Amino acid sequence: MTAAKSPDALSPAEALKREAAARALDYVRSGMKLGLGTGSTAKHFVDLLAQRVAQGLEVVGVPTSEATRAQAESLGVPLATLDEHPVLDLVIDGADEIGPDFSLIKGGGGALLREKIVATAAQQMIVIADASKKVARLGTFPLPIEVVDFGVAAIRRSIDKAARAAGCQGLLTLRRRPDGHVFVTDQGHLILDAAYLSISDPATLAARLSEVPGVVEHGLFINLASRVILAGADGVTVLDRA
Ligand SMILES: O=C(CO)[C@H](O)[C@H](O)COP(=O)(O)O
Repeated sequence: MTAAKSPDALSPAEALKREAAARALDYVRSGMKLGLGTGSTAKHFVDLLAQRVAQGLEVVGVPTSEATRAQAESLGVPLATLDEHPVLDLVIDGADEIGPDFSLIKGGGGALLREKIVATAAQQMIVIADASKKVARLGTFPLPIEVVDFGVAAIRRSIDKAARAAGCQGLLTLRRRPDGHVFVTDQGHLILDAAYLSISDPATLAARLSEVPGVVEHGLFINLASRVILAGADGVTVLDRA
């Protein structure tokens, strides 16, 4: 097991993520069943949570990815499956973009399907992020769309049509790993990253994409997050959805 980097050794960007993650611990109580998000910000949270667990905090975590499972396990955080605990008290997760009304783009790390299932099972979702993730309009970050690996060319065409009906147009890129191999999700699916640039009506786009056969899930999280913790140069801000 690798020792966690001391916060002093973190880059400024990582230090902000860690600050947001640390504030999220204020909302964790002993006895909670906790969804554990995926990504570099959620990783800080799991790291800090493990320190509290070592000091006696009693929680059970449900990870949203194999990566988070491996990290939490290695740090001694007690884990369970969503089948064992289908209702969670809280999920803490990162996001790629946070728009108005806390609509989110998620899935940059490829865990959007499990993340959305876990967020839907949780009574509350808290998003942790550095302040740069807050945007006036979603879409600069390419929207991850998880698809089955059958008929991808046809699925692409259907996605284009559905997106146009929601006022969006943009290139779909099949996600690859840094070594060039096609990226495969924990559930064995592919990801198309949609460069829509500007999503004027996230709820409509979400509904249209969900209707496309072959689309397993998309990274638009609507009405799921109720609190956002942002860390920026001016400190940490906690925002609650109206
Ligand atoms: O949705 C996610 C993974 O599927 C992440 O939460 C999102 O990509 C943000 O990651 P990071 O904290 O590394 O910026």
